[in-house]
Amino acid sequence: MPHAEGYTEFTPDEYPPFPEGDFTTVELETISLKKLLDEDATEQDRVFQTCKTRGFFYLELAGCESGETIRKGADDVARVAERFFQLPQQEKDAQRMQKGQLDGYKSVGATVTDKTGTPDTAEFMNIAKNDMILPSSAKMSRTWPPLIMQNQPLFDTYMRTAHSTGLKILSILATHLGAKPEDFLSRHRLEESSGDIIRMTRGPPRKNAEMPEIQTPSHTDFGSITLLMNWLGGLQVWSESARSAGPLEPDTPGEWVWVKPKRGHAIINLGDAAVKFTNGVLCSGRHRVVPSPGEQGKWPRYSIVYFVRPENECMMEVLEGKEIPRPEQEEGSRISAREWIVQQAKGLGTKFPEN
Ligand SMILES: O=C(O)CCC(=O)C(=O)O
Ligand SMILES: [Fe+2]
Repeated sequence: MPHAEGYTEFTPDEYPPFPEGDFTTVELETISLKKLLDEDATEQDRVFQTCKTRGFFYLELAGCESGETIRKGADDVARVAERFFQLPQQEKDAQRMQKGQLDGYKSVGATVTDKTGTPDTAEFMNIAKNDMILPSSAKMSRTWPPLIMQNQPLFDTYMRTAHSTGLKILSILATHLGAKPEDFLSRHRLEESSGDIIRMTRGPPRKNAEMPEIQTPSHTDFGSITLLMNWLGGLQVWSESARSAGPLEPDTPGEWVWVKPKRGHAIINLGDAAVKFTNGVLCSGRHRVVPSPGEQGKWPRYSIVYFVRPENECMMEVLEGKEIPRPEQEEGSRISAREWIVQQAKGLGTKFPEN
């Protein structure tokens, strides 16, 4: 789409539908947030089943207040994202992620997408939850740009709601695992320091029809649970669940299949911390982002992602639960979530600016 002053490129009402026919899509379960909040036992069982197999599902947001907050909030955050990505490159670069940091700006091309070093094409801005939920007078971990600060109330509300939605799902999973929900919840407390962020992403329009260009390379998320809002196709999951894949390449035979965005629904997926805590009972689905298919590819692609990650000081160990097998051997040296997450981020092939 052409881009001029005052022209909006995040225009979800104008996007053409996801093209049918030529594109193999994955059938994900649709789970109702309202039913989960109403303690509907069948819906809760379905969450557990799908998290053991694929680790990805649609979360229907209609019919409850938190769902509405997420639905409307994601549109508002995407509008902030659009304005952020329109800032001069120098201003964005001033926010760039430093070594070992999870928040800040990642420019186009800062990550490699394959072993030969092909650069990615998406830009991100990661905003730290712990800063946005503080009173505005409090000292923050960095000086956020005025655009972000002006929208602090929006980020605050969105993060709190997405976080509590993530915790609701984690506590349902804990119950089904025969574990104490408290053992999961006490590792993901809202106000404790953690790598929790909102990631605002922008991928450029598709350059040509066959283009294999990669916006975000193959990965599994490294936190516990991710709540993703997207409006255009581009997200793909690996057809077979891969539980122990290395970075960049899936380790099981299969193919990439498209995840069709569903209006009024979030996409929920589990990350590697959920796999670690449950000794592999839960699954973190491998995924990547390519330019949107067909006509949709003419639009730049925005997504708004909220990551619930373990608190920095929590130890990454298998939790107790009747359905969680004990590790066969004594686990190696214990590691905190803070250290573990930095290790996982390195595994993703992120090139930090100093490296
Ligand atoms: O943009 C999307 O749809 C997915 C983004 C993603 O996988 C991520 O940021 O971890
Ligand atoms: Fe992801």
